[in-house]
Amino acid sequence: MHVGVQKGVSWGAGSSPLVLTCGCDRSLRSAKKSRARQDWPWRWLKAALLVSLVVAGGFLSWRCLQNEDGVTEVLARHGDNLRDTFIEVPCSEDYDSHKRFEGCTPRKCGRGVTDAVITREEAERIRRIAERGLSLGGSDGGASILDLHSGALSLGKHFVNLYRYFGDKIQDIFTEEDFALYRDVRQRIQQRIAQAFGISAASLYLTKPTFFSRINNTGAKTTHDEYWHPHVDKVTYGSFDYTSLLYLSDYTEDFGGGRFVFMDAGSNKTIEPRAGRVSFFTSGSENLHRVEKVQWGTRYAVTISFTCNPDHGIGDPVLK
Ligand SMILES: O=C(O)CCC(=O)C(=O)O
Ligand SMILES: [Fe+2]
Repeated sequence: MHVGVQKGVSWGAGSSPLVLTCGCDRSLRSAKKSRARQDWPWRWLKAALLVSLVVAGGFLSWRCLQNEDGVTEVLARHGDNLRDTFIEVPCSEDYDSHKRFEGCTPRKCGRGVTDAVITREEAERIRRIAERGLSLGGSDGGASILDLHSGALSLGKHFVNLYRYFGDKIQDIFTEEDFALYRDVRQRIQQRIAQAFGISAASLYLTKPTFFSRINNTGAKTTHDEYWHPHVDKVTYGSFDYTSLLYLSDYTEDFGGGRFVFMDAGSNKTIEPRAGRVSFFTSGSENLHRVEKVQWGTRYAVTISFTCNPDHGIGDPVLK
């Protein structure tokens, strides 16, 4: 009895009262059984929890392996109206292999997004210029460009020179007002970039290419249509030190897919295009990026970039 009581007590607060009143072995066995009966829901719950954890862990690892993107963070949502979002990132060494222009060549690197520099109305006017120009040509694949400076226009599987192709007729397509609007927008973006990076706007020069892009979900026909590859603008375009993109249409309203993605080690940061939104960043490999494939609709944007090297500068596009 005594032993039984002690054994019973040693099982703790949940011990059966039966055990406390009986010291024989049979009572002990029955008490153990009773105890086991009481415990089984908890054991099952623990087992189920363990299995769920293993399954969830396995699923997450599988997702990470499957999805090279890993974690994704949204820097700018389509519905946001952002004033001055700026994130500093350490500069890559890319700038060391080029001639340095102190007070301009990036020492502070990063990325910014603003919806406060260009209005949605201005973006709409610029989109109409892009639509007009691009309607004269167009790639057979999903990505068409119109370079305002050189006049290069996608046509089928190649490019034509819009200014040469249309000669004087170009005056019926574009107006002085269109070019004045481009110049005004370019100036304001240039000032915003200079302010964000703590440099003088006068040390920046517009550089080529500066182009409208129109993307839809038609399959690529040539490598020129493959806009989705990860790249570094300084490598792709050489002269770029500061890249800016002005979006002319709205993610989820005008098109699906087509988000801009900064590809950082271990995580991605996306920018959802919105008409009038300016995204700007230093052009080195600290800002490796890509554009998601457009799933539906048409995405319009204009690339306006700057160099610190006056030799690589160009004048604003003019009506030829
Ligand atoms: O259109 C975009 O969002 C980005 C395009 C781009 O990365 C480029 O033109 O280099
Ligand atoms: Fe790019």
